Amino acid sequence: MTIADIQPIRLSLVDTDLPAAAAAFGDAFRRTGFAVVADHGIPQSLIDRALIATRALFALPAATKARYVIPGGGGQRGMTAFGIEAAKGAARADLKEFWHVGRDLPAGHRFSATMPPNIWPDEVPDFHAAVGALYAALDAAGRRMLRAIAVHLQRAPDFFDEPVAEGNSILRLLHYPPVQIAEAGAIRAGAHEDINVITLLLGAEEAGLQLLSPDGTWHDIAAPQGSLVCNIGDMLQRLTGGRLPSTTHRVVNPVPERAAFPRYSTPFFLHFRPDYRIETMPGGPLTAPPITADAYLHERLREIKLL
Ligand SMILES: O=C(O)CCC(=O)C(=O)O
Ligand SMILES: [Fe+2]
Repeated sequence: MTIADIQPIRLSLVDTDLPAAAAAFGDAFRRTGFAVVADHGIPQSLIDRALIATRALFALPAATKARYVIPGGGGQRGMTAFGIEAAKGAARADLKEFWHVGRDLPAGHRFSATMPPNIWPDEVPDFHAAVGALYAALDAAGRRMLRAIAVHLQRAPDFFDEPVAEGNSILRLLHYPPVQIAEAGAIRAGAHEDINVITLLLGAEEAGLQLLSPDGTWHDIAAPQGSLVCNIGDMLQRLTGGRLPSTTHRVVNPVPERAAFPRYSTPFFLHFRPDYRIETMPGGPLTAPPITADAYLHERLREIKLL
């Protein structure tokens, strides 16, 4: 199987034929662990604009970027430096640096303590507008996908609407610098599962992303131009008792001819609101006690060395 064999699901199907959309997502997740989504409504011009701002951000001197690291913040906003995050249980840190954008909440909001205000880099004037707009567009696309997933789970179409409307979702702007020989043994991103509900991944221009499919083989994944890839995270796996298993994935190092090239990518980690109780649905292969989304997140942030 290659990504070219996978039929993209048009997201407009959610509006025109929700049962068909539900069946298409369910089938894609069961067969491959992920879904390719076309017609997602995010303009390519916005994606391009956000990438230009992202490149400008990571081109800043390390000392400038270091000013945007928030000590004790678990990497939830602003900059996380190269060599910090590590896949759970991995001996070496990943070969990446990233910037996190969260949801803007009004001052004094009940979630302000767990969802702190964003910070923005002064040095890149368009960053706030471009990346903020990309956050909103991915948030909207993700909520539409969740309508199909809800119906696939035999729930009402709006099952996820309220739990994610003020969700602690994060847009991650990732930069993998060129890979140096000295770093042999480390990998751009070690095999892991995402913590959140679902992840939306726009296409990266450099190869490297691989997903482990249910048949136990790794597949190279690149979202075709104009589409995005959706994978299940651990919170949805836990909620569904494993009926929707989270998708293991990694980013392998470049082939020698591409080693001098950086890689940029932008996963959107869609989360529940912090106080949502994840109560495992009966009938699946896994059981787990109820836990709030925030308690679960913090447990997992410690495992990946962000706390
Ligand atoms: O860079 C990518 O394509 C994927 C990144 C990823 O899996 C992550 O940051 O959780
Ligand atoms: Fe991931």
